[in-house]
Amino acid sequence: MSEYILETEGLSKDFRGFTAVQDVRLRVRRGSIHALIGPNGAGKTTVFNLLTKFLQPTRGRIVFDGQDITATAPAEVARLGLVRSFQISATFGHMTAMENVRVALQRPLGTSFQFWTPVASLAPLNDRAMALLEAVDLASYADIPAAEMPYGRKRALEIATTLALDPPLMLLDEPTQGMGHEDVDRVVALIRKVAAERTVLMVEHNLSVVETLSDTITVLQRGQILAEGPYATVSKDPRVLEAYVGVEA
Ligand SMILES: Nc1ncnc2c1ncn2[C@@H]1O[C@H](COP(=O)(O)OP(=O)(O)OP(=O)(O)O)[C@@H](O)[C@H]1O
Repeated sequence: MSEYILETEGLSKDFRGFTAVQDVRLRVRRGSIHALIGPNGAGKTTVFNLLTKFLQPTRGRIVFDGQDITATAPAEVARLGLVRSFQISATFGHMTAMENVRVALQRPLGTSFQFWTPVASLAPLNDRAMALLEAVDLASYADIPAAEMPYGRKRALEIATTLALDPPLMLLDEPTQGMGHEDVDRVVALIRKVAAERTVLMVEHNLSVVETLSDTITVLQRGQILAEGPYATVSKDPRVLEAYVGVEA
């Protein structure tokens, strides 16, 4: 088994002649929390879209868990265990927190909601759904429709629905975006907890969150890797400081 759960070689994406991602060689160590940071427009979202195969690379190679996934379809990539945390819009607002997690739990089985399923056979599913809600500190929200939950709790629900798939590699897209202090602290604790059993790769703008959580940081600038390493080293790199003018490192 390779030390790295995810590796890219020469990963590049052109948009009509504009190179948004250029020659990125990313190595994500198994079991680590790895942050992808960089100024606006650096190419972070594009890299995530390439990894999940939402976008097809123009050049380069992606290897996940020893398997070349460069030409693999997005659904298959998710099935292999590389899963991006769902966007809030992907949770069902009219359904309760419990129902959202239950739907996510049914997904890997390839079954859709089966209303005719005998109630008794849903019991184990309910137990697992409740365990997931407890894991993200949402047990008290089990019967609340997602649309009525506060913003920070919706993000936690999003993580719970992702955890339902038990992915070895979880991609988190700006997990603390738009949150107040209290929610940020809660999500930081939650990420640390979920990372105990899997690898986490996240795009995150909040540098104190990055500092607190990350084992390794990759800094992107204009589509290329500018620096890589632990926060203590990367944050002192003069090139990184320059890229983040005005940001305390
Ligand atoms: N579909 C597209 N067509 C053309 N250009 C694109 C497309 N998607 C992204 N870009 C360009 O590629 C560059 C990288 O964008 P990307 O969204 O990946 O950056 P980012 O690092 O995620 O930025 P932010 O922090 O602002 O979200 C930007 O210049 C953007 O305008």
